[in-house]
Amino acid sequence: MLPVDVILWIVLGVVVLVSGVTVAVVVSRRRAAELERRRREELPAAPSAPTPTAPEAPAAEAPSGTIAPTPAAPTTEEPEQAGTRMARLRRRLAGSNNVLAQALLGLISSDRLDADTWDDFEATLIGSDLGVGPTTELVDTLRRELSIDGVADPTRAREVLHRELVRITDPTLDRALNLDAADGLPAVILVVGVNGTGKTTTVGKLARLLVAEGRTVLLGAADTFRAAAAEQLQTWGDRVGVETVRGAEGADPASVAFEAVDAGVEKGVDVVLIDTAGRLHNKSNLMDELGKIRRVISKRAPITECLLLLDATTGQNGLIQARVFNEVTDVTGIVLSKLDGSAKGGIVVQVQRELGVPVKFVGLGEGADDLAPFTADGFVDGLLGE
Ligand SMILES: Nc1nc2c(ncn2[C@@H]2O[C@H](COP(=O)(O)OP(=O)(O)OP(=O)(O)O)[C@@H](O)[C@H]2O)c(=O)[nH]1
Repeated sequence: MLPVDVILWIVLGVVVLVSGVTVAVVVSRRRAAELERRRREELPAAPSAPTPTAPEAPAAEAPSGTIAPTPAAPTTEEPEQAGTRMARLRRRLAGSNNVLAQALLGLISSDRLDADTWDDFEATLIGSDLGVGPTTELVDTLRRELSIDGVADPTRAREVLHRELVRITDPTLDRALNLDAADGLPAVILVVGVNGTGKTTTVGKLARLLVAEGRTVLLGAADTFRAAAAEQLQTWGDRVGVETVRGAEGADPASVAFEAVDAGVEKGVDVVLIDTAGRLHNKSNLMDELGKIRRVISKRAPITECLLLLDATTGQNGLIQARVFNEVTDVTGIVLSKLDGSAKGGIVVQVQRELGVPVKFVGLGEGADDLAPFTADGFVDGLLGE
């Protein structure tokens, strides 16, 4: 039998040993856990496995209390009818030609019509770009009639002047847009002219006029030279809910024109309006390009109207342009733009005489509906401020 104190020492030793082992195990586990935590923290985030996502909730299902954005309703403008715009624009024409009208009426209503008075009258007419031929014609007729009647009656003088101006502006010309397309095809209107005459603006204004008449329209932006032109045209179209076919900047204008006409045929629209880049009439390569545009379009649908844009403020230069364009593109109608800023309305008469082509529209301002169908009577009323 072991002595008691030895047994006590053995028990104490076992207790110390067990405690030591227990502490060592706990400490080593904690250290392992700590090391594992640190290791995880130092690792870059692993890509998580793709989890199927629910389709995006529509805006309408936004949680209550927030206002879901609603798409803006497309708004299109209602263009002014041709009839109502005439009276408004006639006043503008009268305003811009006030000096000319006053000069003509003043001269013709004077007490004595001597040689000097007729010379002044003639010079005023030529200064308004009426041209030598029409001026001589007008002066001869007035001299004859008024020397018979005398000039004491200004109302009579005014009447004769009005009648003769209408006559030389030729009220018999057919000024309606030719929209007679072949069966199932749209009417195709090609718009040409030198730089900055107002082609893009006029195509936009014409689209509005046609929409106001209840026609369906498609625009073709064949001005691929100036990037902003297609943008500008599309803005015009968007305003009245009309589609625009565009090409990339620098694209072949003939192919864009073809695509526009093709889209017009497919969609069954009434009219396709084609805007072209401005070109100088003395650049033969650009004029050849116009010939190509015409040929390519005609493979899809006949061109029913080719409108030449002339800036009324450019005077005689406009006439030279008109002659060259007419040779290349067979112009069927003239649009005289910027007549609001010109006291040279006489160009209407001269250009019609030179080309044998009627003026069909006049631009009388920068406003969206400042384009009016031309009539000889309305023009002369505006010219004489009536
Ligand atoms: N006052 C006035 N300005 C006009 C009229 N028509 C067009 N304009 C202005 O003339 C400028 C040129 O018009 P655009 O339509 O860009 O001319 P464009 O012929 O297409 O020009 P390019 O493509 O560079 O050849 C613009 O500032 C128009 O607002 C008009 O009848 N009266």
